[in-house]
Formats: sequence, C-alpha cells, structure tokens
Amino acid sequence: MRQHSQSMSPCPATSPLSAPISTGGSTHAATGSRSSALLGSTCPPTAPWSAPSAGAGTSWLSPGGRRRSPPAPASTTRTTPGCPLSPLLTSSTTRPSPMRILFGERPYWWVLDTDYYGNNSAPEIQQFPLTCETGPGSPSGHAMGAAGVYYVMVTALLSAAGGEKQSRTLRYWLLWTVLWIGFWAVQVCVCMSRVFIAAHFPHQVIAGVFSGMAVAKTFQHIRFIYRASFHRYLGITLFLFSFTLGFYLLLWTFGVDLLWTLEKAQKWCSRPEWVHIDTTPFASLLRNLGILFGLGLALNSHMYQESSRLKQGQQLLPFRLGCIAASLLTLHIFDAFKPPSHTQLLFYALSFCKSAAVPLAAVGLIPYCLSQLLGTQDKKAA
Ligand SMILES: O=P(O)(O)OC[C@H]1O[C@@H](O)[C@H](O)[C@@H](O)[C@@H]1O
Repeated sequence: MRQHSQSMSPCPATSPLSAPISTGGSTHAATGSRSSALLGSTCPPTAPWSAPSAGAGTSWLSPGGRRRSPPAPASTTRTTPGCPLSPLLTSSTTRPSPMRILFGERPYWWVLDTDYYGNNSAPEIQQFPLTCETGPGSPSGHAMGAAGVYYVMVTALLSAAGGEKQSRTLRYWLLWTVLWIGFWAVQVCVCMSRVFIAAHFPHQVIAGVFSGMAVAKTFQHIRFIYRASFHRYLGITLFLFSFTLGFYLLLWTFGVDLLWTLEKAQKWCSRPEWVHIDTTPFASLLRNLGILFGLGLALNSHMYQESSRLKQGQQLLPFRLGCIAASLLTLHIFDAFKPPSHTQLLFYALSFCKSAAVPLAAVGLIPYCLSQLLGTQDKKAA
C-alpha cells in the first residue's frame, strides 16, 4: 500500500477538523452545522491543482485565480440552488443521502455528513493516518491498482510456465492454484484494510478489484503499446492532460465541481495532518502521466535497445536477477524522496518528474548498465 506523506495545509481553527470526531447526538449536530457554515454554498468548485488549503476564512483558489465567496449561513447549505446536481456530481455542501454511497462517498465522512440518522446518533467511526483520502471512494484506487498489477504478474507467470494448452502438466496446475490463491489473498487483504480504516464501503473495494482486472485484461490485448513511438507516448500524455483539465474546466464553468470530495475530506478528517496532497485526483493524474511519459522515453531510448541485445544472449538469468534487485533498490530510494508540498505547482511538477524517472530507471538505465557490465565480462572471458 502506498505511503502518504505530504500533508495539506492545516485546517481553520474553527473547523470541525480540530474538534473530536464524536458523532453522538448534539455534538454531531453542532459540528455539522458549524462546518456547513464554513463552506461556501454557491456551488464553488475547486481547482484541480489546488489542494483544499483551508487557511483562515476557508477561501480556496479557483481556476481563474479568484477567491471563493464567503460562506453562506448553515441553513442554506443543505441544497445548493443553481447547481446542476446529478447523482455523481455535487457540491460538497450537499448532505449525502444513503443512496450516494454508491457514488463516491467515503464512510469516514459520510456518517458525519448524512442526515440518514436523523435525531439518532451516528455510528462512531475511528479514523487512522491513512483514512483521509481526498478522492472519490468509488471504485477504490488501491483495490484497482493491486488487482491490476497482480493480475498482470499472475497471468504473465502462467503464460511463461504454461506452454501449449494441451501439454499442461500437473505442475502447471499446481502453480496455477498457488498463484490464484495468492492473488485473491492479496485482494482480500487490500480490500479489508481499506474498509477497516473507513476509507471505503465494501462495494467500492469490490468494484475496484473487478475494474482493476478488467483494465489489466484490456491492456493485455492492446499490442500497439509495446511498439508505440516516443511521439505517440508524448501525444497521449499531452492529450490526457489537456482533456482532463479541459473537461474539468468545462464542467466548472457550468457550476459542476468534479472535485467535490476534496472539501469533504478536509471538513471531516479528524486530524488536518492526515489529509495529504498526494491523494488528490490531480496528483494522481500527474503521477500516472509521468509514468506513461517515462515509459515512452525508456522504451524508445538507445539504452533500452542496447540492453535488449543481451536479452537474447547467454547471461539471461544473472541479467534478469540483477535487474530485479537493482530496480527494487532504486524504487525504494525513489519512494523515499517526497516532493515538497508547500508550493503546489512545484509539488505536482516534481511528482511528474519522479514518476517519469521510475520507468526510465527500471526499463532503460538499469538494464543498460547491467548489460554493459555483463557484456564486458563476456568479452574478457572470450
Ligand atoms: O480509492 P482509494 O483506495 O482510497 O485509493 C486512492 C488512491 O488511489 C490511487 O490510485 C491514486 O494513485 C492515489 O493518489 C489515491 O490516493
């Protein structure tokens, strides 16, 4: 599971975040209305690049650089006049109905925010340092990532071990059983941990696992990604970035806030330091684009072509083991580097570069260095 490290700016002193998360009876009601009053009620979207920095007065920078209008009284915040509400998109000031857990509400804020419990006290939910995710809860990103990655690993190992369908041995089926049991064990652990820390409802993690597997399976059949030129990778990176930003801004002009979850997280997380900038959807987008860009760069580099030659040579096993060990070490070092989060643009730019450097190192640089090393040894031995 990913480590979170970049905490967002602290919340306002008057925010419910600084109050204990007691949900019982009057405490909850008081907290809810106070925080509603702190948030704007005129459908104010959040800029995709801006973490919900809750400075005093709770003003957030909008894409146009304008500051949000001052908050309206609590009584006006249960519905948001003028907002084109749909089940999926809503202002954070709208109180979630029970049905909305299907559309991205997370349990840690939903129980505090909903009017489902009426005058009864809501269940008390404990929060943890990893609870306060800022993106929508459906489907779970962790479950999706774990399912996608492990699905690729399991199917790749099986296809390497399998050979022809007709000639599969008992050993193959034993391996098949062990690998798939391992796969599902990992998924169950990931899902249970996400539900345990109240970051997700169960259906969200289940949706995450199945969508992760579907994405992995789809990309296994898209062969062109293995041969695509660097220009193609660059083009896709730029397209995804501009499309996402453009779509966000388009909806923003119509008063629809795709990032409604940011404020929910900041409003209901029991500790401001648990709200991390690297969990925002925009941070996630830049990380993924960085990986795509770095992969394109690596696959089309001279280093990759040089190292591919050795892959057909004699020293395949030491080469592969060396690549695995060096890559794991390098990734560990990369992981230790946390981009500074005080300047958001710098944070996002460094996140992009860091993510691009990962495939560049693992696919380009490390295999190249090892192939040179082993190649030199071969020449000496000859
Ligand atoms: O939806 P979950 O399981 O809470 O996971 C959220 C995470 O999902 C990942 O896919 C994103 O890269 C992270 O930025 C994000 O924090």
